[in-house]
Order: sequence, then C-alpha cells, then structure tokens
Amino acid sequence: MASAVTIRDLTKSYGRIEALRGVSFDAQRGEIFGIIGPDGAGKTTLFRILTTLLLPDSGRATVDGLDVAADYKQIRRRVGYMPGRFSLYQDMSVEENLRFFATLFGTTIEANYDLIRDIYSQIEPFRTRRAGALSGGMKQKLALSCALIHKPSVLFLDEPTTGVDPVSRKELWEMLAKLRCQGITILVSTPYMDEASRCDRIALIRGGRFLDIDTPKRIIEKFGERLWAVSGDRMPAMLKTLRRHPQITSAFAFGDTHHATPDATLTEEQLAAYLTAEGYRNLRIEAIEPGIEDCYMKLDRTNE
Ligand SMILES: Nc1ncnc2c1ncn2[C@@H]1O[C@H](COP(=O)(O)OP(=O)(O)OP(=O)(O)O)[C@@H](O)[C@H]1O
Repeated sequence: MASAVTIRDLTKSYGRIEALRGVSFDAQRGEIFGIIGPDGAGKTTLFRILTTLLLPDSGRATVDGLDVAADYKQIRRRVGYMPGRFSLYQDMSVEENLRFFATLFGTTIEANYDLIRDIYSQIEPFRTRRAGALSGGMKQKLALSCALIHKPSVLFLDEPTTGVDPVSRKELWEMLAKLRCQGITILVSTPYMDEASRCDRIALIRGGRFLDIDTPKRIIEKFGERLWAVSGDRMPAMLKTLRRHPQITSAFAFGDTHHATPDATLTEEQLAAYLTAEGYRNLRIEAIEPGIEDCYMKLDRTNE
C-alpha cells in the first residue's frame, strides 16, 4: 500500500541555521506518526513543508502520493493543518469560524458533521461565543474541528498539546485515536516525551536530524543498558557528583530523581558507598525500566 507521507533527504536552512539536515521517513495510511523533540528541533519547518507553505532546499516530499512542490494545490485540498499557534479568527464566533473553514473548502458543516461530532459537540453549546474568549482546551477543540471540516485524508497537528491542561491533553489524544479508526493519517508533533506511547510510530528529532524512527516499544527495547533512579538530599549537587563518577556514563534530572546509566560492572552498593563518602544521606537507588525520554537522552548522547 502507498505511504500517506513520504520524505527523502529533506533539507531546509534559514540563512546559516540548518533547520532540517536531510531527513527521511514514510508514514503509512491510517497511522498516528509522532515527531517528538524539543523547541527548535525543526518540527514546524517540516510541517510547513508538508502542508506546502514552505519549499525545501533539497530532497523530496509527497503527501497522498502528490509532490509538495508540483502538486501543492491538490495537497492543500486534501490535508488538514492545525498550526502550533491557534489559527482561529479571534473576533469571530465559534460557529462562524467553523463555517468559514467549511466554505473555504467548498463544503458545509452539515455535510461533514459526522466526522467532527464527538469534538464539536463539546463546544457547540458555546457556538455564539467569540473564539478569543474560549479557554485553551476549547480553542484547541475548535481548531481541530476547523482542520477536519473538509474531511482531510492526512491531518497535520503541530504541537497541539503545548500549553494545554492535562485533561484536555488526554482528551485530544483520545480524539486522535478515534480519527485514526476512521482511516485518517495523523502526523503530530510534540515536545512531551510521555506522549510517545499514544503514537503508532515516532521519529525522535534533534537539531534538524532524526535520532531514530520506530514504534515506541521498539525504541525502548533498543535502550540496552541498565538504568537507576537515584535520590537523596542535595539533589542539584548530587547530579554533578554522579556525572563525575567514571563508571556512570550518563546522568540527568528526571522529576524527583536522577536517572543514571552505570557501565556494565558498577553495582548499586558501590554507587551508594561512593555517594555516602561524598556526604549524601537518605540515599535511594532503584533499578528502573527506561522511558522514551531516557532513550532520547541516550540517542542524543551517542549521536553527538
Ligand atoms: N523564519 C525563520 N527564520 C530564521 N530562523 C528560523 C525561522 N523559522 C525557524 N527558524 C529556526 O529554525 C530552527 C527550527 O525551527 P522550527 O520552528 O522548525 O523548530 P520546532 O521544532 O518547531 O520548534 P518550535 O516549537 O520552537 O517552533 C530553529 O533554530 C529556529 O530558530
């Protein structure tokens, strides 16, 4: 089956800043494909190229088998795009915004209501309210309804959960799972590593390069090292002490603990003795399973 989105050796620079340094992937039809990485990694640049708003410097990209440069008009009719910053008209009402986007694509709210019913019905009671007066979560639902109203085959969502409360974040991922069931391919970017598990496959991006592309499960399986959660008193100082240990290959702050990767021979007792000798008390060292963030840090380290 043809891929919904294909990119090959895509590059894009802004002056001397290389935003994309030769990235490639295929997103299959009906999958949720996540682009995960921190601010400035190149996510928005990639989305703007795929939605035909920006031309790449080199490389090739297709959406629904159509070329982003040659066939941009057709692509625009087929994709839905929810940019990072809300694309809504703040002074128009909820319903006016939705009707505007429907008209733009030569359709009506009524014709495609089924697709947006679950999402739009939650904000429909406020249909006369100005979009600018909606809460963050409600704006996000309206923006998603507007991106979907012409029944796109591929949906591009650039950081839809950034700055959104945890309940709305969870709701959004549930909505995306339902849309996927209706056969819509979803490319979604996020800086939140914990959202990786919501995607079928992910591309970890840093500095305009992909560190890895795989299912979240396989990326975790590839970690291949032991990992400890270390805590005690004087946590900021402890991070530096951990990094000085010659048998700790990496350590970084993770919530209330530090995640430390020991080499093959260091034991928990040896590390505890080292930290105690360095004056740390109330120590706790626990072997843990890695998460996507741990994998990202490791790949980042090994791809320097
Ligand atoms: N119009 C522009 N002119 C100059 N530099 C730009 C422009 N747009 C993006 N950049 C730079 O290109 C790099 C990639 O930016 P991009 O917006 O694609 O990343 P991102 O992962 O989406 O991050 P963010 O969430 O901050 O937008 C960054 O270093 C950014 O500063």
